[in-house]
Amino acid sequence: MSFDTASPIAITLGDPAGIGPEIIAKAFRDAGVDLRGCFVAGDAGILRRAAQAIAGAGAPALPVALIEAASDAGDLPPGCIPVLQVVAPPDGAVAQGEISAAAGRIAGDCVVWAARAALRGEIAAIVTAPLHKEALAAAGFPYPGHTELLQAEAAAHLGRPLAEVPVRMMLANDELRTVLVSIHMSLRDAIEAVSLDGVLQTLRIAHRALGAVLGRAPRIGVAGLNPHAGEGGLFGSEERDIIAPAIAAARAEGIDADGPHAPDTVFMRARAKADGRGEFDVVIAMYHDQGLIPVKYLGVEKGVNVTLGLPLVRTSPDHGTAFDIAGSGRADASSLVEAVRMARSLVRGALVS
Ligand SMILES: NC(=O)C1=CN([C@@H]2O[C@H](COP(=O)(O)OP(=O)(O)OC[C@H]3O[C@@H](n4cnc5c(N)ncnc54)[C@H](O)[C@@H]3O)[C@@H](O)[C@H]2O)C=CC1
Ligand SMILES: NCC(=O)COP(=O)(O)O
Repeated sequence: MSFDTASPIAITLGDPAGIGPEIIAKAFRDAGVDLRGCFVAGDAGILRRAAQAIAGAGAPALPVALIEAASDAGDLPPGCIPVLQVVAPPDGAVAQGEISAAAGRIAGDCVVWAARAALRGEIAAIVTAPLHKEALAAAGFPYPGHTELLQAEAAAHLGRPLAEVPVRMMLANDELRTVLVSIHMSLRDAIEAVSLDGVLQTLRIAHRALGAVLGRAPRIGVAGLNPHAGEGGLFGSEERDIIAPAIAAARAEGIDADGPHAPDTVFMRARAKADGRGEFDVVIAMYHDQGLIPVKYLGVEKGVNVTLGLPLVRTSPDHGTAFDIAGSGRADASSLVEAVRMARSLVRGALVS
């Protein structure tokens, strides 16, 4: 595998109370070839603890190698965890499996550091280990998740209002992709957020981003909001009044959008079959759980979260902080490794807006 050592990839630490540091240590230990040229934007002490957790008490653990600059990441041989210390070391050990403002602060600060480094062009991409949204909020970050924080950093960097840097969440695995109209909000608010502009903007972002990846116009299936996509108006009017007009407007722009389709069947139609591709390259979901449940259900170890619309590449595993198993060394690092692979291929395909 070839990679550009002058363009390292930063893996942000995630919430130190969760499984983020452990899956990072495991990925460096078990997928060293995939991880070459990557480094951790985080804290060396937390990574040492994670490396010990996966090795087991008293067993030799993968060493942590402190680097002084992102550009040093490519010089290190496999068999260690390169860490750039981008936050002040915590005063004491961070308790695992607990929400805390201190842990949220560390997690958020690592992401801010990485976002700014990527926007300055010092790193090729960001792969974010999971953070806990309540901890992030407790630390005073005014963003519900990475996606919104990165959007704000990008807008500030570009000197533009947030509305001029629209972003969308995509979750993808080998069989299915979905892009969401809205992300982190209550279901009640998400229903209100289904607007003609919001659906059309989602279609444009998905068309542009996936077109760059696939090298052709993606076939986009659009889910309805209501059961059976409204069943001809019997179960709701959003399909007729909002979603269908947005699809028509997108088609007039040359976007291959189709729908609105019944939400309970559109994902199975889009899913790649054993003998070839599915009916759609991507499904536009009207809200977070409509899109994420089908993708996550195919396996937490396979999905990758990609933020579309940013002027930088950001990927992430599809799972969260898993406080219930943090510190046990049991967490599966596959989704993180997939996120690194996906970031690398997006860097090659220049999937940035
Ligand atoms: N990219 C990110 O930063 C993400 C953050 N989150 C946040 O994580 C926190 C916890 O979310 P939950 O809903 O509990 O979901 P979760 O994904 O953390 O955990 C759900 C279940 O899956 C298991 N699990 C998750 N990842 C695993 C792995 N790598 N290996 C083995 N088992 C694994 C957990 O043990 C748990 O039983 C929330 O604050 C949520 O917002 C959730 C998704 C993504
Ligand atoms: N369910 C995915 C999720 O909540 C991740 O959000 P983000 O931190 O990537 O914005």
